[in-house]
Amino acid sequence: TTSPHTTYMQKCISLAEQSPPRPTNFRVGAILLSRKDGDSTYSDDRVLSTGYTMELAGNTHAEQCCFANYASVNKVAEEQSGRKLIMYVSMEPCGKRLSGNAPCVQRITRTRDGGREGIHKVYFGVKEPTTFVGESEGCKMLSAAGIEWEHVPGLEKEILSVAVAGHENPEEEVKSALGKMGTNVDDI
Ligand SMILES: Nc1nc(=O)c(N)c(NC[C@H](O)[C@H](O)[C@H](O)COP(=O)(O)O)[nH]1
Ligand SMILES: [Zn+2]
Repeated sequence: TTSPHTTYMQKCISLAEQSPPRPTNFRVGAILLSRKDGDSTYSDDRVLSTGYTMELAGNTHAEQCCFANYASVNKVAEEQSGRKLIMYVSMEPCGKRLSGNAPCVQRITRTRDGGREGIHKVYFGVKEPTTFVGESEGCKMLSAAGIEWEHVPGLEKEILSVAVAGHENPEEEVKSALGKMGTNVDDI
């Protein structure tokens, strides 16, 4: 049986496949859910919203759309007591965007504004490749903000292939990104 994390990551890939291929970003999918404390089988998970790159108008990221889709139905991503807000995203949240728009790590940490608990943990399937911003800082920035994160292994090739579909040399880019991860996969 595949782990629940892998199942959510596969759903993120399906979301990412709906994103219009562009040479200027990655196609990514994200899921926001509420998880009951201590529910080890995650059987009581409640999916609050989903999002994918460019789903909403403008140069939008998957995580950004996830929050916007949730906020359009609810005030803020509020967690009920005894539950935690969790985000699954196929790629490490961005710490920097070439466009200069607010990076998703900032959007994730801002869910804690006003003393709210906000996002408790982020699961992602692959480290951001160096294509646009060089060595990614997303994980470090999440840790610095006290937000837990975890790499869900096993779907890197699928995630990267979808992510770079609109790029110049997608196969090359996937190969080189996998190669880089191969060397330091344990300290992703
Ligand atoms: N986690 C994540 N979710 C996304 O939906 C997405 N598109 C990226 N992509 C990261 C990449 O670093 C930026 O796409 C480039 O830096 C260009 O920046 P813009 O997207 O134009 O703001 N990363
Ligand atoms: Zn982003």
